[in-house]
Amino acid sequence: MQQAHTGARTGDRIAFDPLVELLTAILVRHGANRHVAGIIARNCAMCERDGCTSHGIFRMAGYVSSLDCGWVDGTAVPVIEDAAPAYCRVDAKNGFAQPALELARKTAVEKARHTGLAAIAIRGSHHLSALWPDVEPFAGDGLIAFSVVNSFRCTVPHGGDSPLFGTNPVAFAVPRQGEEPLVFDMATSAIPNGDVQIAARAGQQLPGGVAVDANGAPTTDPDAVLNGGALLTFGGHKGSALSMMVELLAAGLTGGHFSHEFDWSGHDGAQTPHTGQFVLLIDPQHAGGRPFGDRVETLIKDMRFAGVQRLPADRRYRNRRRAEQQGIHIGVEERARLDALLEG
Ligand SMILES: NC(=O)C1=CN([C@@H]2O[C@H](COP(=O)(O)OP(=O)(O)OC[C@H]3O[C@@H](n4cnc5c(N)ncnc54)[C@H](OP(=O)(O)O)[C@@H]3O)[C@@H](O)[C@H]2O)C=CC1
Ligand SMILES: O=C([O-])C1=[NH+]CCC1
Repeated sequence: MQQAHTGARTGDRIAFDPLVELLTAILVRHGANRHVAGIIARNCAMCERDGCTSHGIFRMAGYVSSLDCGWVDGTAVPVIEDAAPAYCRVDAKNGFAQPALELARKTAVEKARHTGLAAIAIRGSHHLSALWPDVEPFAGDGLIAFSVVNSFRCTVPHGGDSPLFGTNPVAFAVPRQGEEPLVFDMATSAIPNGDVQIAARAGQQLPGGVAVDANGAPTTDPDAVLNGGALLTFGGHKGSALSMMVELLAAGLTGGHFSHEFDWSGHDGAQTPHTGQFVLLIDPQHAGGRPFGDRVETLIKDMRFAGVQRLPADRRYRNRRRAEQQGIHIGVEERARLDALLEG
């Protein structure tokens, strides 16, 4: 990637590579090995660069806290099992999900090219980030990619009266002709838990209709959500059904924990959900009929004609281009928090 800034810090802006180095150093300082630290740091810097602030450097404290208390193993060596012609299982061994996915990447791409499909089922993993960094590179390699990950008990299933599901995002990426992949990535809760934490920190209220307090009454107070309250799913029963699907694929199928199954209450400092992740790859070269790439462009052209101005991921790509030219903005307080993590 071309970066305009090479110094560790230019005012309150930092170039991508020095940010990755800084985040890597923090994670190594807190017990991750260089390989794992490098993968998580890069992922985290990508989120910050693309303006996904709920899963960028804001999350470093959570990674560090989970490492410090031994909840997640920053030196775990994931193990891959070549289970079937189109199926890889990966045991993350209580480490982060991203190194486990990295381990399976080459095998899964080969399987998808050969058979048309490939599934990656990761269990025993911790995922604290956005999902688009996991799927976008596969689309960059010409594959359609779908992924789901479950998280921790904080969302009430539609029709229920207590939290059970995680915030459970779904991500989908499709290759484009001569353009960045078309990607969407969204929580199945009305808003992610990260947005609740950010609102609490900033002293802001939540939008109406997204959460309940500890008594099940609607609330816009982020502290009430974080202290015994819960989120709702987006779109009532529809988001709830998708969230259920995420639990079934990311945990039920992979062998990971459902969001309500792992108990971190007695584990002070644990902040990374210990669950599973599922990824499905499809090679459109096997589809036959009209070339898929042409069909993608036709649909996008028709959407534009229907008045659509913003496609999913447009905002991220715009932020990415800006960061490549100007560096990544880090506020003074955020920088101080990172420096404290590096020293502490
Ligand atoms: N690891 C975990 O367990 C969890 C992670 N998360 C992560 O949190 C992140 C944020 O989730 P969420 O708040 O639901 O995401 P948003 O609602 O902000 O965005 C969801 C998707 O819709 C796109 N989008 C947003 N607004 C528009 C619009 N007006 N027109 C067209 N497309 C639009 C976004 O593109 P763009 O990106 O360009 O804005 C994105 O692809 C995700 O990356 C998710 O993976 C969430 C829950 C749990
Ligand atoms: O924002 C969110 O909901 C989460 N991010 C990582 C785990 C849950």
